[in-house]
Amino acid sequence: MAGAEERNDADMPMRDDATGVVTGGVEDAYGEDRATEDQPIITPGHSLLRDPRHNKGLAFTEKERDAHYLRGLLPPAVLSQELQEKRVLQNLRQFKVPLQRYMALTDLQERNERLFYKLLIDNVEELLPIVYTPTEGEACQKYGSIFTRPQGLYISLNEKCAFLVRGRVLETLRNWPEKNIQVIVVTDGERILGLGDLACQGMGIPVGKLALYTALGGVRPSACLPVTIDVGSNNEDLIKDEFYIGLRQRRVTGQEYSELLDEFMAAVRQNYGQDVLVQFEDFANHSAFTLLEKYRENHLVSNDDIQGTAAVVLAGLIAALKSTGGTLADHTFLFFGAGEAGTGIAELLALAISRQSKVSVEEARKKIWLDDAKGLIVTSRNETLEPFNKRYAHKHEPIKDLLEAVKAIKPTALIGSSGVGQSFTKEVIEAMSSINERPIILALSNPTSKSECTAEQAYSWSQANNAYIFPGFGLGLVISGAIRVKDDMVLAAAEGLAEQITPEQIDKGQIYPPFSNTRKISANIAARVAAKAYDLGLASQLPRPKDLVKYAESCMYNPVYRSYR
Ligand SMILES: NC(=O)C1=CN([C@@H]2O[C@H](COP(=O)(O)OP(=O)(O)OC[C@H]3O[C@@H](n4cnc5c(N)ncnc54)[C@H](OP(=O)(O)O)[C@@H]3O)[C@@H](O)[C@H]2O)C=CC1
Ligand SMILES: CC(=O)C(=O)O
Ligand SMILES: [Mg+2]
Repeated sequence: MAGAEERNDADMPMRDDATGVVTGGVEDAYGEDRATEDQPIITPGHSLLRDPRHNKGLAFTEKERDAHYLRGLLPPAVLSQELQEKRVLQNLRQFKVPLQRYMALTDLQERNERLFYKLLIDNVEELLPIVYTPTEGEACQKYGSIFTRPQGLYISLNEKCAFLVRGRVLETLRNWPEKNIQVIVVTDGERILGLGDLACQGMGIPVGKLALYTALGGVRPSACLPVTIDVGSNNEDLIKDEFYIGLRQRRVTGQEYSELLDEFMAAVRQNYGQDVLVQFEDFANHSAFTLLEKYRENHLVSNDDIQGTAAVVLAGLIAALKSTGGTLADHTFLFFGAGEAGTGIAELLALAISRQSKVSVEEARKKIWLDDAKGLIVTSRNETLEPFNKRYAHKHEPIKDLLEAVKAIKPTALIGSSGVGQSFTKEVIEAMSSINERPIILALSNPTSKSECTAEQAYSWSQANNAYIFPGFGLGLVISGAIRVKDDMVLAAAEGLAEQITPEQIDKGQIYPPFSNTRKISANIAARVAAKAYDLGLASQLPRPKDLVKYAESCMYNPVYRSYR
């Protein structure tokens, strides 16, 4: 583990820039990424066209058409992947309704996986809002109506052990066709973006996150597993909907809920080993903090809404300091929304301040204020506060209204994580501007209709979104074979992102780089996270590569078509 002999660059897998070919390395075990090498393939012609992992549509060459009994099954023209990409994009743009684009992209993913990822990687800024928030949110709301082919794995209470009957969660996991899973994104659908309880229809979220794991982080699609755990829903309208795809019952909680989650975590470990990353996504906060605390000591788990969001916001704040000057400790932070995102960010921020300024975390927390639906979190509310909020209860008179809180606390940074659309009103923004020469305002809530304000309304910057972090973070864990996630790794990810922001971007008032560059950014984040895993003695992929950035890049999935013989 840590301190082990370093791997020589000469032994490392590398991508040849000219051909995109990856040679060797952990990701290459299945030969999947050797895009231009000959691949022996035994699937018969007709099935080859129906298999999204192998299908190339009109890009099958004459030789391949002969070798694989495809002659006549395709029209005579042979089209390059680039031309197919151009055609698909052109067709996609004909759809004016984002949900139609989502459905067309889902269809492509299910038909021709490599073309889907090539398109997504090459047009990330245009397509991100379709495969990810905000459109995926609408897709989840309408998931039952637009349902065609299932994506991901559904685990419901039907699979849970009961009394003396053995559970079937492990059996269910074994139904998934891929055996070498590296990243699982799992939701129970209780807090889908800012849209509430969408239960089983939340599947769109793990599917969307994992598409970005591949497109932005280079984790191979076959190594990604989207999971939705269905424990019922408290959304009456949803479970009454005739097209609803999940269990029609109220959510179970308490012991029954815990037992199903325990069974799932045990089955994951038994089936895939201890270094598969389980990323919790869009659980309600009453489950999210508990699950993270419960499993983090013995499993490789992360919660993107708590940790990924914390890292992306911390990176933005570090970048903003380059423009405002000073250190984190010089700032006063006010969070509007004190759930997973708000509290997660606050905790990482307090850790960063304590490390930077050599003060205790308790001391650092004094500069951080939280505000929830009941108003400012103050000591007089101690009796009724959630445990994760209590440590931010400071002595102050109660304040209900955000504008009044801004005026009283005089924050230098205001962070929205409430799920309440348009809550950063003109008056709130003006108050921030009158208090600060360069106020820092981050509106995190999703989808766009729930955002506290639009970027234009405050100032022009990209949304702080955990999509900057989780693909690289996960890749770093995968390439190092990390067996646990520690806060220092999350901190390292934030620093890795912050250092990618150029002085020119800072001069333009931007604190995040454009998404088009995210693969490079992810490689840097992955390297920082992997380095920390090695330093902490938590990496199992040995020996440690000498140049972790190059190594991370070399491990990334490349969706160009393979040749078949
Ligand atoms: N950009 C990004 O990368 C990310 C964005 N998000 C978005 O952030 C939002 C919040 O997510 P998350 O933290 O997980 O959700 P939670 O449900 O955990 O937290 C929501 C918080 O907002 C508070 N809140 C609700 N209504 C109001 C109100 N009217 N005034 C003040 N506070 C209010 C809640 O208070 P109370 O408990 O009193 O009800 C709670 O503290 C969502 O829209 C989500 O999509 C989340 C993660 C990442
Ligand atoms: C982006 C994200 O993870 C969320 O809104 O929940
Ligand atoms: Mg989320």
